[in-house]
This record gives sequence, structure tokens and C-alpha cells, in this order.
Amino acid sequence: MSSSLHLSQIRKWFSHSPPVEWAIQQLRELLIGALRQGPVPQHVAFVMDGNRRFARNHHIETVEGHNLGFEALARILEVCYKSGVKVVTIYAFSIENFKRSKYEVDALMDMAKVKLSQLAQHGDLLERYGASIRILGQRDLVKQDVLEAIDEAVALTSKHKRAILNVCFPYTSRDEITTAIRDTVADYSRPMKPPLKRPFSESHIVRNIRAQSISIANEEPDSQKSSREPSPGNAPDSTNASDFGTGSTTLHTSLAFEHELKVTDAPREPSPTYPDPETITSATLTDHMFTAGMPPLDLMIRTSGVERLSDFMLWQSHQNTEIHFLDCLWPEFDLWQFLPVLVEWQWRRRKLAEGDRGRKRVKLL
Ligand SMILES: CC(C)=CCC/C(C)=C/CC/C(C)=C/COP(=O)(O)OP(=O)(O)O
Repeated sequence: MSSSLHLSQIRKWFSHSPPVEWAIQQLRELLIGALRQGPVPQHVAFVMDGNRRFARNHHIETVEGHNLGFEALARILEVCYKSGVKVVTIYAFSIENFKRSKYEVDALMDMAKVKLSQLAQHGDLLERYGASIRILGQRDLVKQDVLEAIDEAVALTSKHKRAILNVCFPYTSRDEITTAIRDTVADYSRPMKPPLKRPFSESHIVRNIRAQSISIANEEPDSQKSSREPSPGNAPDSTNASDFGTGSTTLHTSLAFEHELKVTDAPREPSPTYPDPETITSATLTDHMFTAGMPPLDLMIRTSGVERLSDFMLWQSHQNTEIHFLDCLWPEFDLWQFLPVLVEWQWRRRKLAEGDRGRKRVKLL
């Protein structure tokens, strides 16, 4: 047996021995506890890249690589929620992934079915951290049996309110943005509801003028009265603003008001008004994205050394979103790779906050 093989066996035995496992677990808890003391990203996104390369490198099936990828995900979710991250978004299946072999697409769909049900199980990770599952993407592209399984997982975790796991499946940002624009246009093409009648509404004023006019008319001598009386059958009903009798009536308020108000008999159908497109802002579109109402994206991590966004979280990436491309493959990703990223993020946030405080102080002087 070569000495390097001996060494790797000793290392394996050492790292799997109960006292060492216990010590590593204690160290993990200590580090996560320390992370919680600083600012913590509220929304973190992962592009879980490199499962197939990991499988190739270790001479195992591609599907096994994805399974190990899921294990890495479960570990990292625990780290995130324990540290205080509120929203985790994962790129589980891109619309582009449908171009892969049928065998692999089916395997990924089956994995989503099984793993999402597993995650939503009573007593499992999501229940422990109070996290609910949201599926972001094109439902129409997903088969019925998979849809049923994911809907069940969503329903089972819907009562959890402390954190969120967004599973992008099947997703691309361009599709999300297109959907948001389409929904916004639909909203702005719907007539607005007429405003509620308030004491100072036009009809309310007309009713008061009318009541006043009648009492004036009643006090006038008959000779003067006749020329102003409404024609028979047009008796006004001063209690209902929308019902002014039949025919057209001209009201005179000779004392207080010099104006004439033309009041039509039929209840007036107000012409529909539409929201002004000038009021559409970036916030309007944000509210129509799949991530509406969630904190802005603070941190995005892509593993496997590939430096591309692959049409992921394009709208959610703002001026302070940090993007980290790491060399390890996704199944290898764990606290030890995540920790330096989080520490760097905390350091930058502190610097940003110091800068903000400095600028505020200068303004006050
Ligand atoms: C709950 C749930 C649905 C979990 C999903 C689990 C999981 C890890 C999915 C990843 C799927 C995927 C397409 C990874 C990309 O690696 P790749 O296949 O592109 O690998 P490569 O870059 O080496 O080719």
C-alpha cells in the first residue's frame, strides 16, 4: 500500500471518529454563533453548479452527483437559517435545462418531487427553522405529477413565517421579467374602481343645493313659484343622490348660489378611468416579480468556477448585491467555503454603514 493511500485512510478514519465529528460540530456552532453577531445578509441566492463534473471526477452516475448536490444544499440551508438569513433562493432548474437529455430531465424532475416532499416533512429542516417553500417559475412547463408534489410541499410549509426557501423551477430571469411586465400591463388596462362617495362629492353638493332650493321655493309666493317648479312627475327626491327623477331639471338657488346645475335623470354611468402609466416605477415592477415583498438580494454565490449569471436574479441584483464565483464544485460546498464569503460581506457592509454615517455627519455640520 502506498504511503499516500495510508495517509488518506488515516485522514478518513480521523474525520469520521465520533470525538472528531463532535469537535467539528462544536466548531461549526461556534462560528455560526459568531456570524450572527454581525450584519447578516437577508437574502442569499445560489447557483448550484458543478454536480455533473463532480460525478465525472468521482466516477459516479450523473444523478448521484445531483443527489450529493442536494445534500450540500441541505447543509448550507442549515447554515443560512441558523445564521439569520431570511430568504434563500436556489436555481434548481433553468428553462434552458429542458435541453438536456430526457433521462437527466426526468431524473431532475423526480429528484424535485422526492426532495421537496422530504424537505417539507414534519420535523425536518424547514419546520425547524420556520421556512416556507415558494416555487418561482413557469408552472406550465412542469408535468402534473411533479406539480402535485411541489404544491403539496408548498402547502405543508405555508404556515412557516420565519424564513423562505425560493426554489427557481423552471426559471429564467428574462421569463420572470417578461411575466412581470405582462402582469403590470394587465393591471394598468383594468379600469379603476370609482371613488367612494364622500361628503364633498359632486352628488352630495348637488343634493344639498337641491334641498335648499326646495325649501326656498316653498317659502316663495305662488306667482313666483310656478316658473321654477319642476314639471309634474319630476318630483325631486332629496334623499337619493343618484336618483333625481325623470327628465332634466334645472335647479335655482337664487340666494346663496347664482349657479345653475344641470342634473340628468338617469343615474350617470361614469366613464372608466385607467391608472396612469406615468405612475409605473421600478418599484411597480419589483412588486410584480416572483420575489415581491421579499428583502433585496444581498449575496449571490455560484460554484464550479464558471463566471456567468445564466439568466438568474437579474432584476433582483442591485447596486449593493455582491456576486461571488467560487472554484469548488457544488457538492463540495459547505460552511468552510461559505464562511470567508460571509465574513467578507460583513466587512463590506460595516464599511458601507461607516461611510453612510460619515456622510450624514457631514450633512449635519
Ligand atoms: C429541492 C430541490 C429541487 C433541489 C435541487 C437539487 C439540486 C442540487 C439541483 C441542481 C440542478 C442543477 C441543474 C445543477 C447544475 O449543475 P450541473 O448539472 O450543470 O453540473 P455541471 O456544471 O458540472 O454540468
